Amino acid sequence: MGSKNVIKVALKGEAILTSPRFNKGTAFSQKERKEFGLNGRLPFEVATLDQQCDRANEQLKGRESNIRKNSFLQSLKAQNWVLYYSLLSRHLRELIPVIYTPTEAEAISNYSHLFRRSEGLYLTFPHVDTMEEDFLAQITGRDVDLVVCSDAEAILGIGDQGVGISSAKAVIYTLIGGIDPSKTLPVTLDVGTNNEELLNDPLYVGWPERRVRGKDYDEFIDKFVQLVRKHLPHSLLHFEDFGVTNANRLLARYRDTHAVFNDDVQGTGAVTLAALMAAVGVTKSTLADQRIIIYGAGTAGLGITLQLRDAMMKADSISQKEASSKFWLIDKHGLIKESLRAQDLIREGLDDFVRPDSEFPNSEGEVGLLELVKTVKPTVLIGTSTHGGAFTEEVIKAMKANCHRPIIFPLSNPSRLVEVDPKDANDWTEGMALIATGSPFPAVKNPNGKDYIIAECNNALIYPGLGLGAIVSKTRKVTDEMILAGAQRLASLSPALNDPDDALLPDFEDSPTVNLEVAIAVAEQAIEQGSATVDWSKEEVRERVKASQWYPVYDDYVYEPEGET
Ligand SMILES: NC(=O)c1ccc[n+]([C@@H]2O[C@H](COP(=O)([O-])OP(=O)(O)OC[C@H]3O[C@@H](n4cnc5c(N)ncnc54)[C@H](O)[C@@H]3O)[C@@H](O)[C@H]2O)c1
Ligand SMILES: O=C(O)C[C@H](O)C(=O)O
Ligand SMILES: [Mn+2]
Repeated sequence: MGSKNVIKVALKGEAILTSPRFNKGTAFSQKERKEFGLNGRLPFEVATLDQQCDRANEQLKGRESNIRKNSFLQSLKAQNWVLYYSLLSRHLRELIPVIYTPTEAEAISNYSHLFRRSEGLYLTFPHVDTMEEDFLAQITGRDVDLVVCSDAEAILGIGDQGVGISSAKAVIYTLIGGIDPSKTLPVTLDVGTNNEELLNDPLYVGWPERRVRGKDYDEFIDKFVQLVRKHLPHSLLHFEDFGVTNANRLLARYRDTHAVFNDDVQGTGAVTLAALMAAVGVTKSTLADQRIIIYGAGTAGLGITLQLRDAMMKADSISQKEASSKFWLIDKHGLIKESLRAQDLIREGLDDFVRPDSEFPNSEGEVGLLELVKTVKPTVLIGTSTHGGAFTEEVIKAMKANCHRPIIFPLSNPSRLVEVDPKDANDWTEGMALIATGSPFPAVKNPNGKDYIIAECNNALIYPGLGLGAIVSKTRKVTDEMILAGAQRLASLSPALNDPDDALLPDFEDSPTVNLEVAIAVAEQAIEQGSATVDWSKEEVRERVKASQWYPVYDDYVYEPEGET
């Protein structure tokens, strides 16, 4: 746990009480109350952080639905960061699903109706001319390490929401990765929305125009990225929930010029690789032994495919061509195969994975999931389609018919979009499936009466550590090797490694310690390959990463007119 520091603060009276960074509410000491002009502004009793957490928890429990709990916590965050993060840290397993997936999906789809207070930086297309001014107004005098941006085109599986997500993702960096919240900047890139419901909503808070596309869009994004590069050269720039036509393209454009990370591509790839490494450990096979179906060949599906292929090539010393041949990708028009080319139905980036039609001599048109499962006899079935219930009983049983321990990862979020409920996947395979899901699900009962814990294969289990490792090592780029090192470290912490009946991934309850290890692995790799701008020994890396972490404890304050604001 972090220890107390003495901080010089320049805010007094109402100003310090309304600063979520410095506010302590009833926990201001008598001495501080005098020094900061708070005597008449607070009730008598000086509370401890424990007492404040108990009080906040009592109030939280009074809200029955998760969305109401989410709103309450949102308000708490706007009042007092230490209390907010402290309360969350004490009830991690219970509260992550309230502030993040799946409840966050509901909060974002009601963003304009639940809106109370702005958060972070809003860069809106019609204000492109003042972008630098607006950007500088928020970063000047601050030490920003992390920028989390989204254009909200593909929020989880719920699609175009116009605005939202950056701040929820930034919170996870602090909660799990220990990144100081005052060093994070959530950015909303508002380039319009094609969501009719939002366009027709009189309370919509975003820019109510259709999405800007093409050259104008690219120039807007580029202007923003260049500002980050110019003014925050050592920051990590995290991209979240961009649409499928932009996610990989923007990552490829910028990843060699700045420490850029796309969570849906790379974070999802990394956490899924860790889960798969744990699963093949249980089945005592190798990555290259697998036949893998990816259902939903969009941003996440392709990100996972590339990450698994890369790991397969390195771990099992096989060529790219051979590794590519282990994958069958399905999208809206069925299996991605040669004959789709003529109709221009194959998206950029999928070329290596296009299957020959000759593999399916009996099908003239589209090859659907059931037929593919029967033909390919997969060992791994991954869902990133947003198509809830796509893995039907027939599909799962067809997979089980040819595979003793099917590896089934229905990763679409939020919970209602899961390709198969893990309870069904477990029942239909007589408890033999190795399962991980994108959203949290309760444990299931195996035929032997034992509980099987469903691993939550969500990128939040790894991106805070990947980001922390990148930030502490002040890396110039986020390389594939750094991500692989993080995924391998996560896999090495899988509970299934010690007990094959246990979960494939660590529990979110343990995510802070797990992500510390991930961060260390990432920073070590950055130093080893020379992308870092620091040069430390392994022991030093561990110390530096730990020392950089922020903890939700109150510092002691002294008033100083030149102090922090
Ligand atoms: N678990 C995680 O950490 C994680 C990470 C990223 C994304 N996801 C989830 O994965 C899903 C996809 O996200 P994305 O960003 O890749 O979106 P995306 O829109 O880029 O990709 C979805 C793909 O699925 C395809 N698709 C839609 N319906 C289909 C169907 N009936 N059959 C086959 N393919 C179909 C689409 O054409 C698209 O290519 C979302 O639900 C998201 O929440 C989970
Ligand atoms: O946000 C999440 O829960 C994971 C992932 O980034 C997603 O888009 O679904
Ligand atoms: Mn996402």
